[in-house]
Amino acid sequence: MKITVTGTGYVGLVTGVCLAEIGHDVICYDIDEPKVQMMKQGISPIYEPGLDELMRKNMEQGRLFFTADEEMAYGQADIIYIAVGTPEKEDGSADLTYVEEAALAISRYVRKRAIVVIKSTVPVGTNDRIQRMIHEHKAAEADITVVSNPEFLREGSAIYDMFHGDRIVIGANDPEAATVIADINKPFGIPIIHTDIRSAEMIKYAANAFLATKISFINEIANICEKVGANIDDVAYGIGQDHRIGPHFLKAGIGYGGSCFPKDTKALVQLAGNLQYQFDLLEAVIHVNNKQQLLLYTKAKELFGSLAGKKVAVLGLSFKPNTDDIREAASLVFIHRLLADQAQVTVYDPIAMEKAKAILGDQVVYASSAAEALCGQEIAFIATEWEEIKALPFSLYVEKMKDPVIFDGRNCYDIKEAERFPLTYISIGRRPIVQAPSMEGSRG
Ligand SMILES: NC(=O)c1ccc[n+]([C@@H]2O[C@H](COP(=O)([O-])OP(=O)(O)OC[C@H]3O[C@@H](n4cnc5c(N)ncnc54)[C@H](O)[C@@H]3O)[C@@H](O)[C@H]2O)c1
Ligand SMILES: O=c1ccn([C@@H]2O[C@H](COP(=O)(O)OP(=O)(O)O[C@H]3O[C@H](CO)[C@@H](O)[C@H](O)[C@H]3O)[C@@H](O)[C@H]2O)c(=O)[nH]1
Repeated sequence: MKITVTGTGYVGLVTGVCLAEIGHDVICYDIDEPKVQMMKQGISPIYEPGLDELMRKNMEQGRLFFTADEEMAYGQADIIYIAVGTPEKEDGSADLTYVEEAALAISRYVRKRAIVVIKSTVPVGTNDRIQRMIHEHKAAEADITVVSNPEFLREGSAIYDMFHGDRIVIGANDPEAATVIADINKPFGIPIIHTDIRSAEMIKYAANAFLATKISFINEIANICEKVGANIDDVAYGIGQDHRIGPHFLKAGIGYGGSCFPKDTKALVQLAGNLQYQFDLLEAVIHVNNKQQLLLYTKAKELFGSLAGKKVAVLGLSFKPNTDDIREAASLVFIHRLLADQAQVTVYDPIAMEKAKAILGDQVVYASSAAEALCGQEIAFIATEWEEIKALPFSLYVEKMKDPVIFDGRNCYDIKEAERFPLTYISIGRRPIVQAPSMEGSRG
């Protein structure tokens, strides 16, 4: 089977590389020519642990190719995965322009039997619409079936997830096409769930909406913990031991970011709204998250009154550790507020600095290490729980900063340890430690 993967972003490139790794012949196609040139040289355009090595291995073994040529991508393909972006439109609904462009290009070049697998996250009904679109535009001799195969990988552990995912969902109205796609995936050794197309599309949105709900729920509980003097870490552990609740996705913090939860929750609210159904619960989840992303900033305003002229370090910029992705990162949300308040901001991230520069430009100072970022600062905000940031000792904050005040958005450190140092340490859902000399008396 000749497989083409269209779109070489976080999902497409990882899918292409992993399909090659389990033995398939794969061509990855992208309209972005410079990106294709990079990949042809064995360089991944995204940071994803293990991806570069696996990519180069499969290129060397002759199973993985890259092209920016549509005819080469689609002309001979038996299976075509669409993994292009489906970003958010202004009204919150999903922008399907790239999926439609890919479908039209496929219609132009395919001249035989082929299966188009939609991996991009698309609103319910899109697969059917793309199937109709292809049928209207395809060559007479082409026989093309569309299958839905939503992706559940997480950035930062994408390769691991491809080989250890909980399930593979295949939504098809054509049983023969469903069997072909199931056979392609068999070597991954992951349970396969067969559904109709619309249920597969809905599973993807429902899964992300549920996970986002868990996060907003635990963040609300954390905010109440602060008020009643309980500790969110203990509370999350205590409820997570109930197997009906489970221990995952109960980490309180400054909310969910990334390219998926924010856009997919809004798209589902919009999808329901278009059908005259108001998704009250998910609207609340989104509202809670918007507040939570600003929580550190709100706490800093409460403590200092004005932040004008304050020297602030931000540690961690990516929306989660082990990725260079800063799409919808909480860090950017509060950095924009800090800048509007005329704070002087210095940032550091182990991997995401280049991507941050493209957005923040010269409005902030870029440090080459966490220690450098902390030098001479009055306030430190922690936005991402990178291992490197979790490993920083409180002694470093004390050594580098002036009367350190740390706002930790990811509960990276032990509050008992914080008590041993002359600093103020404010985290999420836990009692504040207020010990920096300048803060004494300002907060109990
Ligand atoms: N990022 C994730 O963790 C993740 C996980 C599961 C599902 N998804 C979904 O998968 C889809 C892709 O997400 P992503 O994060 O990989 O996107 P991305 O923005 O990282 O990459 C998309 C790629 O598609 C290319 N592209 C756009 N139009 C094209 C066309 N007509 N032909 C060929 N290439 C084209 C772009 O140049 C880009 O390289 C989205 O629908 C997303 O919601 C993403
Ligand atoms: O307990 C938790 C878990 C996550 N997060 C935050 O939630 C966001 C998303 O994290 P995660 O889900 O690990 O990363 P993604 O790569 O965005 O993956 C999600 O979105 C993908 C795109 O749809 C799906 O494929 C995955 O299954 C789904 O987990 C990040 O900002 C995390 O900091 C928390 O605040 N608390």
